[in-house]
Amino acid sequence: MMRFLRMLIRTKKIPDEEGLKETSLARVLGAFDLTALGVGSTLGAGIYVVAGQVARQTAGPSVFVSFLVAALASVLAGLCYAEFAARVPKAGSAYVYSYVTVGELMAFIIGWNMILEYAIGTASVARAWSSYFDSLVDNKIQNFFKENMPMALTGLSTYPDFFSFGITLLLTALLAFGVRESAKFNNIFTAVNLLVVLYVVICGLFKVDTKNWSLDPADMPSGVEGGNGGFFPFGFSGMMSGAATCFYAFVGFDCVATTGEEAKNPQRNIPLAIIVSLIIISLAYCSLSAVLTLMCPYYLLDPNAPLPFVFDREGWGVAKYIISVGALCGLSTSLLGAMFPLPRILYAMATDNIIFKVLAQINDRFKTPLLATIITGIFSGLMAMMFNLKELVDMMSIGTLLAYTLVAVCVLILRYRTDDQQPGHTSEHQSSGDDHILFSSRDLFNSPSNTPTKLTQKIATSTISLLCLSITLFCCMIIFLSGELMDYRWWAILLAILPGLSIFVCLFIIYKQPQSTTTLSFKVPAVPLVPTLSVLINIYLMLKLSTSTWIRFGVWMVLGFCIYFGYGIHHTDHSKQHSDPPAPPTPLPTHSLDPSSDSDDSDNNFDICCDMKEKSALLRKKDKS
Ligand SMILES: NC(=[NH2+])NCCC[C@H](N)C(=O)O
Repeated sequence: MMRFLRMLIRTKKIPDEEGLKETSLARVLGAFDLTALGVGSTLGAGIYVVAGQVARQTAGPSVFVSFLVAALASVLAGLCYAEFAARVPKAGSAYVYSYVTVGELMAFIIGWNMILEYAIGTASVARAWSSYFDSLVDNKIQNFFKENMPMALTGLSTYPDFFSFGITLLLTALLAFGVRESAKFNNIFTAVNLLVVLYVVICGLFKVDTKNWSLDPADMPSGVEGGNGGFFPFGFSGMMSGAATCFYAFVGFDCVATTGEEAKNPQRNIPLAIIVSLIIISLAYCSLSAVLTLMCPYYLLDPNAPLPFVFDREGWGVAKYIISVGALCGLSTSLLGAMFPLPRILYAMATDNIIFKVLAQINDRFKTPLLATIITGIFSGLMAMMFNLKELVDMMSIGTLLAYTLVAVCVLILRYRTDDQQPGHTSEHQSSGDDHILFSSRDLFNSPSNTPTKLTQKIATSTISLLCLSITLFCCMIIFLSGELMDYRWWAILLAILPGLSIFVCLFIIYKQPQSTTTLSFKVPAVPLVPTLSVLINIYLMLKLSTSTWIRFGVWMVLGFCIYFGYGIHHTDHSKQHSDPPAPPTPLPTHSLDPSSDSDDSDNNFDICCDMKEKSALLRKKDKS
């Protein structure tokens, strides 16, 4: 049993400080490129489709607040991601960082949910691309399929969207054939996207009507969703459910954290780019959602293409085409921001043998993980074809929220770990202090040392586990007992108070433990409060998602654990000390559609796929030595 448990927490070795700086990739991405990467991979369906859908169906005008809540969750997650990236500035992702720092099972869960994030992210944006394009041709595509191939299965789309399936396969082919990537392409499309968002907000301000934020129920048509009117027509609960869906709109900035081997001065530029891009994204979403719901009553919005609709309604036909250019640019960079990391995450996990090794095969001719690319492309395409956008959005949000929660937990664990167990630690110095398992209540609040010892590490790790359990119970109480709490049922209030008190006690115990003195280019401020708030808001948002989303997520996790406990745990070989984690080539947000583009232009072009082959060769050589 102990051997089994040790297998779950075994970590991957990383090089010493010098090794962390080695890379076969070109460090050419500055803070501006990284920020454009974060914005380009994030501003897409959230702007052009999700904002209108959430306003129409879930939150009404309070979608503005839903985006603020989602922005808070994303900023907290972004800060934790930035510290994670600063700890292991190698190309990779939260999967690599957690494998190096916390252990194999946590790494598998994070990696498995990142596969879900990128696969469903691809499917959702492809679906949004399809429905947006269809809205420009008067929905002829969906009307044809609804008429000739209707689908009436619960939880599935009302028609098979072959157009989104085709878009996904087309981009999969480009990806499989080793399309090269250029930062220029992304920067141009992102600039166009941001200019269109600015155009919508500024022009829209001339057409706002504040009455749309305080609608009188008597003036609303009968039977309309959220008939209570006002700013919260679906109530506080509806606004928070909207926040869980709006969280999807902020997903994408995390790809900045995977550029550890291509960023100039990564330990400064990556955290900076994550924070700046999140500020830009939050301003875009909040201002656009405010203008959208002020220009038009929420119940009239077109859920598939809300922005052209509201300008058409004002008689501004030309705006429809300007917005469409921005939409197709934004959806394209977002789609590619989701597609490029997908085979690379699979490649990284397969190289570690944590999933089937065959997925790590690099095609000699195209120098890409061809099989992984094709499998993930077909899976994403089928998801785009069979599910409607709302289902896909919620499915991606739940997986990403869990991944971000685990990142925040990893940051907490590492902050209170002894210095000799920090990633990249090379000195022979062993931490002092007893490593006896049991500790007294006095130990909890009075640590004699001002640096972590094995005892304080054990106290912190145990308390962090109890903290996560308390947060989960507290969120369940306030969400599922909210009716009884409003009626002031004493037993409900007591049940909600106990976990809440436990959270504060755990926080205080963790706060009293000494923190690691390892220097990092970026550290999350106000630890343990900030990571704890990130865990709290992420778990709350997860629990606000629908039952059907949880069922689908449960099926996904069961499949994942079958693969890990049936294959991965028996095949990950840790006898060999990896001198360099087989980090997957960093997924740049952009790609020139011209595969013949000059890969020698080291300023902006990379043939990332070639680096996989070089990296594999490098690893084999290092293993031999
Ligand atoms: N990296 C990803 N999974 N990208 C897809 C997320 C969707 C993106 N936030 C958008 O609004 O279009």
